[in-house]
Amino acid sequence: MTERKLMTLPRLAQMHAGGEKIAMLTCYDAAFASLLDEAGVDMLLVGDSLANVLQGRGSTAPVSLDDMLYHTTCVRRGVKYAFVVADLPFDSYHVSKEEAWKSAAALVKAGAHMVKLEGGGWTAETVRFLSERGIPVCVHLGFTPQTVTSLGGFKVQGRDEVSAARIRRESQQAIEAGAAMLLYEMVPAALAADITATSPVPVIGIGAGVGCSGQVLVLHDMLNITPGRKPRFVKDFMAGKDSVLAGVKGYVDAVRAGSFPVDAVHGF
Ligand SMILES: Nc1nc(=O)c2c([nH]1)NC[C@@H]1CN(c3ccc(C(=O)N[C@@H](CCC(=O)O)C(=O)O)cc3)CN21
Ligand SMILES: CC(C)C(=O)C(=O)O
Ligand SMILES: [Mg+2]
Repeated sequence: MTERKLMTLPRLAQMHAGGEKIAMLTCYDAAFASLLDEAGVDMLLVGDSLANVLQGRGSTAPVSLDDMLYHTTCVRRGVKYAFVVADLPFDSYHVSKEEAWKSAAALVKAGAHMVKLEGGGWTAETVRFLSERGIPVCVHLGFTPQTVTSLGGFKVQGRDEVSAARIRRESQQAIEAGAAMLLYEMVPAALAADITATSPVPVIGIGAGVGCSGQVLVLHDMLNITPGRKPRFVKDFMAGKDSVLAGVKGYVDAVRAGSFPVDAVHGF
C-alpha cells in the first residue's frame, strides 16, 4: 500500500491523460469533508448548489461570496487529501477581471485550491487574468444554473449543431486562456466524450456521459436526502448501503470503474 498523497493539479492531469476516472462530489462542511476524503473522493466542490440543499432556495443566484467563504473554510478544515474547488457565486466575477480576482483570491484564502466560474466566451479574459496570476480556474459550460433564466429553463445544452459548436468553441477559448479544468453540465454524452478525448485538461461531467475524465454529483442528491424530483443524471448511492461512508465509497468505485453514469439511464 503506497502512502496516499495530497491531490494536485499535475496528478489530476495525469489521471485525465491516463484514462483514470476522477471522482468529485459537492461538500459544504467539515464533517462531510472528512468522510468524503476518507472514502477516496478526489475532488470536493464547494458548490453554490448550497443554495438549494442547505438554504432551501430555488436558485443559486442569491448566494453571496460570504456564504461561499464560510463553507469553503469549513470544508478545508476537514480535508487531508482531496482537491478543493469553490464556486465563484453569481455577481462576484462579472463586472471586471479585477473584481473576479478579489473574489477568487478570497476563496483561495478561505482554503480553495481552484475556483470555478460559469459560462464561456466573455469569461476567457477573466480566466486568463486569474490563471496568469496563479489561481487555477475550472470553467463550467453547458447548462449554467446561475443563468437559468437566460437559458429558458433547466435544459440540455449542445443538442443542435449551432449549440454544440458553441460548446466546442468556448471550451477551446477557455483552454487557450489557461483554464486548468472544464466542467460540463447536461451536455449530450457523445459531444462531451468527443471533446474530452482531445482535451489537454480534465473534463468533469454532470449529466454529460461516461466519456468525461470524471464525474460530479450534488452530495445530497446521491445520498437521496434531497426532497422532491431529482434530475435525470442523479443516482441514489445509498440504496442497499448501511452507512454514508459505504454509499460514498460505492460512488467512488462506480466512477472509477466507469459503471456510473450509464448513458442510456443518466445521460442526454
Ligand atoms: N440538488 C441539486 N442538484 C443539482 O444537480 C443542482 C442543484 N441542486 N442546484 C444547482 C444546479 C441546478 N441543477 C439542475 C436542476 C434541475 C435540473 C432538471 O430539472 N433537469 C431535468 C430536465 C432536463 C431536460 O430534460 O432538459 C432532468 O430530467 O434532468 C437539472 C439540473 C444542477 N444543480
Ligand atoms: C452542479 C455542480 C457542478 C455545481 O456547480 C454546484 O454544485 O454548485
Ligand atoms: Mg455551482
